[in-house]
Amino acid sequence: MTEEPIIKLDNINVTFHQKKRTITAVNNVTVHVNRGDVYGIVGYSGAGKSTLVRVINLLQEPTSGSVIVNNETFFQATDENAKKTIIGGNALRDRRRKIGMIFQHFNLLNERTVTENVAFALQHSPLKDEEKKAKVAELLELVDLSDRADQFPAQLSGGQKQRVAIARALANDPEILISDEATSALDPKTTNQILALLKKLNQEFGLTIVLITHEMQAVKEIANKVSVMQDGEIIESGSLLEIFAQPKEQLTREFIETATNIDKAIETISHEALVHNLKDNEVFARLSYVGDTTDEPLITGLFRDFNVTANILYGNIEILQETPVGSLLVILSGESAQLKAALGTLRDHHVTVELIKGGQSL
Ligand SMILES: Nc1ncnc2c1ncn2[C@@H]1O[C@H](COP(=O)(O)OP(=O)(O)OP(=O)(O)O)[C@@H](O)[C@H]1O
Repeated sequence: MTEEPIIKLDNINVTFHQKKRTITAVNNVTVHVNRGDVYGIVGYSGAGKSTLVRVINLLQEPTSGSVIVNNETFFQATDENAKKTIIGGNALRDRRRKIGMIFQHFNLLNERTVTENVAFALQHSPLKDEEKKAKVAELLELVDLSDRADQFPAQLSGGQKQRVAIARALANDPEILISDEATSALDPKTTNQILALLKKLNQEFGLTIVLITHEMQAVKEIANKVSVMQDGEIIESGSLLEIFAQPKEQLTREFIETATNIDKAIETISHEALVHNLKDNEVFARLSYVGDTTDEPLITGLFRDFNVTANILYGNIEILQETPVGSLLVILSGESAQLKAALGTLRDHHVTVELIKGGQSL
């Protein structure tokens, strides 16, 4: 039996009414997050990401749809005018405590020390004072900030502030952590440290993470599933590998490009003499593959079996979820029939071949 998703958002709509305007921030979105997922939701500013994730803990009440977290119905309404089911009061407060959140601007209390900021999250906890103290110390140890316990936020770097926020978000032992652009205000090195910490929390404690961001790089580092959002809708979803290896939508391609630079490489290389003056028996192509496509080196095989030579002009291999994802820009030269056969062999080995220039007859 497959496990129920820990977060089930079905047919979620969120509309805001402003004077004469109606804004559809989230339009019929369905997202299922499994326990242990790091689920990336990518989109440009205004796509509706924040509104969507705030629905998970009902910080934003949907206009309609259903929100089920940990098998409990938080919200249910078939449409705007239908009778709605919604948890509220103490029950909602309790459930919210079990869903940690971190934000771009950390949202720390500036007048309180690091310890006090984390302890603040435990104010309604049933733990005894001594236990709370021990819990805060343990959390600061976890985020590697024990030596900063008595400092104030103003004395910390951005990365350290975000680690305080993470410790605070974990204080009530949540099973879910929502990260809303948590690395967007940080430099690349600090971003990687925070992402590494989130990955550790996911792997060691099984924390389910919903990561919303406009940075595909962040998603690439730690997510296993991705949804791309545009104008309130999810336009594409899949595993990280599916999205990176075979993006379907133009916007998805744009996001991937920001994390791989392959389009830029194609553009630059297209102006080089070798490609510019491509000969009749040559083709400029992009070869993409996921995983170890074969035990044999394919490029060597092209020459051995088809007398086709490959001049590699650019190569990029990423390791996504322990799986290599490669892209090569090559000029293949050979007799037309042989070239055709060579490309067929590549495709048989699950290499995606995209002819960029030449090869009209292939
Ligand atoms: N409380 C609100 N009242 C009216 N409109 C809102 C409200 N909250 C969000 N919106 C609108 O809903 C749309 C989606 O906003 P949202 O903040 O969810 O996008 P986002 O993808 O998270 O972008 P950003 O990263 O810039 O926050 C925007 O057009 C926004 O102006």
